[in-house]
This record gives sequence, structure tokens and C-alpha cells, in this order.
Amino acid sequence: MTILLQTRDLTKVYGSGGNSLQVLKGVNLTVQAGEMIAIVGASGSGKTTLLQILGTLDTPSGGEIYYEGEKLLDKSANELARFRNSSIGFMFQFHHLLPDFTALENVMMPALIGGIRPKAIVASALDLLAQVELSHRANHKVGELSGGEQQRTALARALVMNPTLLLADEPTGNLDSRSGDIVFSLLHRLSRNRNLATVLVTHNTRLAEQMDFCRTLKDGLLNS
Ligand SMILES: Nc1ncnc2c1ncn2[C@@H]1O[C@H](COP(=O)(O)OP(=O)(O)OP(=O)(O)O)[C@@H](O)[C@H]1O
Repeated sequence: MTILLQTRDLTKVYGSGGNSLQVLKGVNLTVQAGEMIAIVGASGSGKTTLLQILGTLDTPSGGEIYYEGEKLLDKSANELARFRNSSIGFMFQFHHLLPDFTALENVMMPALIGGIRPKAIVASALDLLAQVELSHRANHKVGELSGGEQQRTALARALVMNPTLLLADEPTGNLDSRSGDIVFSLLHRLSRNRNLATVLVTHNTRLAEQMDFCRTLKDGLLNS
């Protein structure tokens, strides 16, 4: 097995002085290539904070993050932006799609931001929309799609750059259980087929149990 992502003693403190809140107190996590990990924990335990730090969207107060053996925290903001765009796919509870653009345009967006020409990406974006069973919605504005369809679009968008790591923060949290199950099973199937390492934050223990491992964040530490 190859280690893809590793954290060492990650800490995170919000605020300062008497108002400070230490959310992470030394989190150690190893993600092997292709491994699918669920992170569960009580509301406010720091799951989103941890995922944002893993995705370099936020910086820790202390500790280290290694990606394929390289220290991420040594990289410049520009290098990190390029790294995120090419290596990490993100899915959020509130999908962060652009509602006035079509599903296809949304899926293509990370590639366009990465400087890839539209013609070079349209076929793979359409193929991804087919894989999330949304071919018939490709040219509809995202704002007109159902919540489940929006999350399936977000899944296709997260995969368009062929990332090595998918970070998903409550991707089914805003959906009814049937739509949530469909989104989860697509996420699970596509991650597995692509040997894509996946870290999923969820409150849903039934879904968490279907991942390879489930880790619990409690009192600032990640337990097995
Ligand atoms: N930017 C911030 N500034 C100050 N405190 C913050 C900030 N972001 C989060 N927190 C606090 O840090 C703690 C952890 O928040 P976080 O969102 O990571 O928890 P969570 O486990 O994802 O919660 P939930 O399951 O409810 O989404 C909470 O007490 C929250 O209020």
C-alpha cells in the first residue's frame, strides 16, 4: 500500500486568549491510496475543521501534513491552489455549484480554472455526468435541479480533474434518505472503480459503516 496523505499531531485553535477554542489537539491520520475512510463525531467535534485542513482550505495551528511524502505546509499559496485543483476533489453539504450555469458547465469548471480548453474536457465531463446518471440533465441549469441531482453534479465536478483524493463533507446531509443513499452509492462506486482515496465526514453511521474504516473525532483526537 502507498501512503497518500498523512498528518502528524495536527492542532487547531480558533480565537485567542480567554476566548480561544482548541478544536484539534493532535490528530494523526494516515490515508492509503484508494482507501475509503469515514470520519464521524458529535456536532462541533471538529470534523469540518479537520477536512478543511486536509484539503488545504484552512491552515492548522500546529502539526504537519504530508501528501505523497511532501510537506504541504511548506508550499506557497499558488502552489497549494494548483495542488488542490489537480489532486483533490471536494464535495460539500451545500454543493457550492453555480446555479445559473448548466450541470455540464459546472462539471467542466475546475478544468477551465486549471487552464484546460473546453474542447479538451467536454467529453470526459459528459462521461462523468453519465456515470452519475445525469446525462439527461447535462444542459439544465443547476438551480433547476433537485437536491440529489445537484449533489450528483457536485460529485461529477469533484472527479473531473482525476484527483487522487476525494474529500466529502456531509454530501448527503441535506438530502432525504433515498436521495442520500443514491448519492452515497454513486460516490462509493465511483471512488472504488477509480481507486480514489476518500475521506467522508458524515453523521450517518449506516453510511459510515460501508467505508473501509470509520474513525471518530472526540475531544480533539481521532480514535479508531
Ligand atoms: N472560523 C471559526 N472561528 C471560530 N470557531 C469556529 C470556526 N469554525 C468552527 N468553529 C468552532 O469549532 C468547533 C468545531 O466546528 P466544526 O464545524 O469543525 O465541527 P463539526 O464536527 O464539523 O460540526 P457539525 O457536525 O455540527 O458540522 C465548533 O465549536 C465551532 O463553533
